[in-house]
Amino acid sequence: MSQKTPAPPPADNLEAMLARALGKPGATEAAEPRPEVAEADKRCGYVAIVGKPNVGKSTLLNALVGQKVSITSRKAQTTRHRITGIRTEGASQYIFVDTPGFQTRHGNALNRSLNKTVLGAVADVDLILFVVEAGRFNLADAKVLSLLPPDVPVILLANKLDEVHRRGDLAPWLRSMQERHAFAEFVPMSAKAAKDIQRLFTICEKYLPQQPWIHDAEDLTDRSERFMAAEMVREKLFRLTGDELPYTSTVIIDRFEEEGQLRRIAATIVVEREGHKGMVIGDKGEKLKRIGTEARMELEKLWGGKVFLELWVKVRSGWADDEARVRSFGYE
Ligand SMILES: Nc1nc2c(ncn2[C@@H]2O[C@H](COP(=O)(O)OP(=O)(O)OP(=O)(O)O)[C@@H](O)[C@H]2O)c(=O)[nH]1
Repeated sequence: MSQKTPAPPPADNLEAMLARALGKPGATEAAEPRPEVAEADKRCGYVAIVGKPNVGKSTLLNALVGQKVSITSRKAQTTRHRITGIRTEGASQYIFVDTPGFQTRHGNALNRSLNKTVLGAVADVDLILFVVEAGRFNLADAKVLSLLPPDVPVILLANKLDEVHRRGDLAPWLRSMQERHAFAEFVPMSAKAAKDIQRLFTICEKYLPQQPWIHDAEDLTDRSERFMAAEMVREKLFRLTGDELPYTSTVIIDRFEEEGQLRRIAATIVVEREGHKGMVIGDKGEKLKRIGTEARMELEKLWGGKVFLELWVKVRSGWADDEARVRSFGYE
């Protein structure tokens, strides 16, 4: 009996598949034309990503959007602004809202402003991804969970599954989580695994309302290039200074000019103490130079054009405790 073999995929699809398998950057977008979607089939909605610091929210957002729109680092509390990433997959447009890590330890003005952002971000979304580390749940997680609105579906996203070595412990842990909140679903996964990210899209899709897309299908973020530049410098700053530099250091863009394909940027790294200035500048200015070079290279990759980046370091003593200054730096 002869079995019907499926028709081979058209050459251009095959090429796209190969490119993806080989991990060629940008190959997916270039090789795969976006299929037409009927207006009536479209879905679009807001998805908030919440969780205590360091559980992997930024990593998750970047993986979901498919490009770096949020910064990540080993240091807790690196995400200060509410960042939206956008991804259009098939008939559905996901608008992701990243939130700052919930800070329970310090109560200064900066943290009060951050906590307000967490609350604002989840009030009117269609779905909440509550991120925790698989197998773990402590007071800081409970605090974030207690702030979630009761009328929005919440998926418990148990991240960093790759770090759980005793998988047998996971079932009782999930059962204990069931008692903490009426979660819509439980998704143990790793934000670093591409197939888990794809599965997550499928899981989230049904929670998006059927309605036209709000953004263009190709849009990845609604953040300005100016903002992306500041975030990129911040990421390099925290990556390269390790745990020495307090998270209260920040980056301000003083100038952003476009001349054809070239972007000229001047930015100031604001630190709290004179001593921190030395950490950022490093021996013979070597650290600051590296921060600048690495940020510039990533920005050039992101925008596909040359970047000229000038960095300064200033001391602004005690700014994290000053309500008015926090506002003037744009953290309201
Ligand atoms: N092993 C493993 N590490 C992960 C995974 N997801 C994230 N990480 C790591 O966890 C650390 C924190 O990740 P972030 O994405 O910066 O965490 P965040 O929740 O955004 O942190 P804040 O900005 O402080 O709120 C980084 O070192 C990531 O590389 C994962 O699935 N597996």
